Amino acid sequence: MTESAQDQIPLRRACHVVLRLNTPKGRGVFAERDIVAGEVIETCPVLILSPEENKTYIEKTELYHYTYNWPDYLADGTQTMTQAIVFGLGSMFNHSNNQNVGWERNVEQMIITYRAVRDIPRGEELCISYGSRLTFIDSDRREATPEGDGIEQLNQIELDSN
Ligand SMILES: C[S@@+](CC[C@H](N)C(=O)[O-])C[C@H]1O[C@@H](n2cnc3c(N)ncnc32)[C@H](O)[C@@H]1O
Repeated sequence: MTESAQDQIPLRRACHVVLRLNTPKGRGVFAERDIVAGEVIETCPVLILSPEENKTYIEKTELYHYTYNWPDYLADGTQTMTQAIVFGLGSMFNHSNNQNVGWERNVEQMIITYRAVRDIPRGEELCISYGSRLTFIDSDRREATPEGDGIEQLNQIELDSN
């Protein structure tokens, strides 16, 4: 079987990142060397869930806190949102209001690409922004963050262009 270029997605991963255990945010991804703005941190395939399976199963599990919003289309073409599970490091990025990593969906290819949005010095944690309504206490903040409405906020990153 011959594959067209469209059927092959180059997967990229920055080698010099580490997963640290037992940080105040649980596990987290850290730079082991300086990373320059624009560098791809990781390309992650996603598994798209139907709204029904999300509601019936995933929302009742710990996995719910790892899903991203993903565009979905009704029979009449109206765009709505469902959830997707992101494989790889994409599920390990913690939240920061001062995020140094941005992400971009490719809906057709069912991947998310994560890039450094600024120069990141060695030793810094790589974080995305989950948005403003968090379902946990942000350990970066001194005072407690008001709890959200139960909807995970990974989708609300301002840098998301899709
Ligand atoms: C997508 S997971 C990130 C990886 C996670 N730390 C782990 O160990 O599996 C999201 C969860 O990480 C934790 N988390 C992420 N950002 C955080 C933050 N700023 N402060 C405290 N906990 C955070 C919360 O428990 C959240 O539900």
